[in-house]
Amino acid sequence: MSLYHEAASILDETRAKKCSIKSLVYPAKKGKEWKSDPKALFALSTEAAKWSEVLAEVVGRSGMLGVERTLSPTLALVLTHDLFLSKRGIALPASHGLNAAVSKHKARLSAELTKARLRRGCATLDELRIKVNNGGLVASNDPEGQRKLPRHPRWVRINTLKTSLEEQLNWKFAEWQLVSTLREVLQATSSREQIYHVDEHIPNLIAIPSGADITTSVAYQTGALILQDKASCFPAYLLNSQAGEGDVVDACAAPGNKTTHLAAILAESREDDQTGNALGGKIIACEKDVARSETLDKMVKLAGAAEVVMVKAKQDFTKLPPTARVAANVTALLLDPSCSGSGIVGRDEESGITVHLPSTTPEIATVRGKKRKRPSAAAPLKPPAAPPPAEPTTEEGLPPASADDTAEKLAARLANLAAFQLRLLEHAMAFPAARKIVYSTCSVHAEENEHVVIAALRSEVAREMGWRVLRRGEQVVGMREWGLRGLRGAVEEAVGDGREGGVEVDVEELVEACLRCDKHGDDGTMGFFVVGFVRDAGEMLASNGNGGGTTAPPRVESPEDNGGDDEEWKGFAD
Ligand SMILES: C[S@@+](CC[C@H](N)C(=O)[O-])C[C@H]1O[C@@H](n2cnc3c(N)ncnc32)[C@H](O)[C@@H]1O
Repeated sequence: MSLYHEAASILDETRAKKCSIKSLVYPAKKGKEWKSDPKALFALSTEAAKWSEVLAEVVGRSGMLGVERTLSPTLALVLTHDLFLSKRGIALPASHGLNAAVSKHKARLSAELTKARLRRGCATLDELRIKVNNGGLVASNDPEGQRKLPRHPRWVRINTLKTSLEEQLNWKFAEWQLVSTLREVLQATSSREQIYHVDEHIPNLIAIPSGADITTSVAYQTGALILQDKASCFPAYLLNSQAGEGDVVDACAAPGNKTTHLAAILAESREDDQTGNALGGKIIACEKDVARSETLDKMVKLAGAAEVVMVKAKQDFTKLPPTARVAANVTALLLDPSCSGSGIVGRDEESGITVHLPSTTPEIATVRGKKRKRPSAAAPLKPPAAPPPAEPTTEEGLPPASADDTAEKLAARLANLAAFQLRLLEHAMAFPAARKIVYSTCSVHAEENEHVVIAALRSEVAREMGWRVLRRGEQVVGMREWGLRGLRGAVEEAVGDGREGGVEVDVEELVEACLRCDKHGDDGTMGFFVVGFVRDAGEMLASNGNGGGTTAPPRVESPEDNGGDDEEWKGFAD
């Protein structure tokens, strides 16, 4: 019994305090002890919250709350959720008062659920489930919202180390239909809808409906297809390393999505080379974490990249001396360090969930969008005292990293991360033969992005070595054409009112050089940031002449190796 009461109290509290379910179930400081298993409690509360818009309608229209006085609106929500949406049904004996109170109304509730589903244009409960999971639901009386789409397709990178786009389109996707817009993929309502869209920015990348599962296919299991968010393909593509240009360091490589993408681009450039010379160029993939090094190794092998990738397991990038023999021919570096992960779709998303409550009096069909109350035989219970539903708070409309993060805590956390990221970037800039660096994060925070870029440009090593940003006009075509650039306000704020350290930052140039992906936009990507740095051949302003002897920036330990966008390897997927 406690599971349902506890889940209901969590939903009440999340509405009242505008905090996340996670922070209530797993409080940072020792707080309330739950009787239920926290995992089950978290799962039920988040699922019921996600479904609350539909269930509030179902419960409200059924009139159940007018009759069952033992049920509060949130208790009715969680029980109705399990009655219809949990495989095992309500986890209470049929004779239990709570189970009986809801099951008694099953026929009416079921009829209302069918109507709610049809109102949302879903032929089956599975289709409705996909819509709910994609966050594509909105109030049924909101005609604009009815057309709202899920935001994220499934991105599939064709691994050209093992296959080709043409081969996969003629084989794995032979029965599928090509559509010309991403919107059509997002509109797919059924996981069985076999359509794909070929991306216009990143070569060898396609989008398929979010419910489509390719993980059981041979192509996926043999590493020919890799599930990788479009945004996560930007760094390797922007770096655009070509055979014959020297070696590349992937500084923070596990689980290896970008490493294998880099390897594929490098291998393709070899094939394109007409000279017939065996051109050199290997990828040195560093990973500090032991377990993640193993994952990296596994992924590199499965992707068919082992020939070109040298995995440096348990290698802290900051301890790889720029002047080491292995780095002598390193001309490019990809730096995708641990970050807050605030751009990851799904992470902390639940802190922005709105819990909808059923009305305690049944409602009947809407008339021109306005609801009429059906006169109820039973006297209505007193209306719920809870305040209005929680909305995502924060500047830029983003949910906080965690509901426990006060502005102060978040600022401290970001400052810590930014110091670590800057330290890595400065280290990358010290490689004497390096000509190009790509820096990326799956964070939406300017502190980890534009601000780090400006601090890096103003660093001693950047000035000594002559690093500048890779201008938009110099970028590979798909990146040049990408519309979303750096945040002007963030750049202006960090640049301040003048030169610092003798470095003049051109705001316009910097804004245009940076690329952003919007987690909540229409491009179907996660939140992401990428920028390139270059220095011209021969540029070496350092007095010591070897570029490796710059003043070492203060030591900052990796603050939290949360692994950013790719926490755990579950096959080839972000
Ligand atoms: C965002 S993830 C990298 C994701 C990877 N680039 C991909 O696309 O699959 C960051 C990784 O950097 C590793 N890392 C953190 N600090 C490091 C350091 N100083 N040297 C090397 N690796 C580090 C973390 O363990 C984590 O695996």
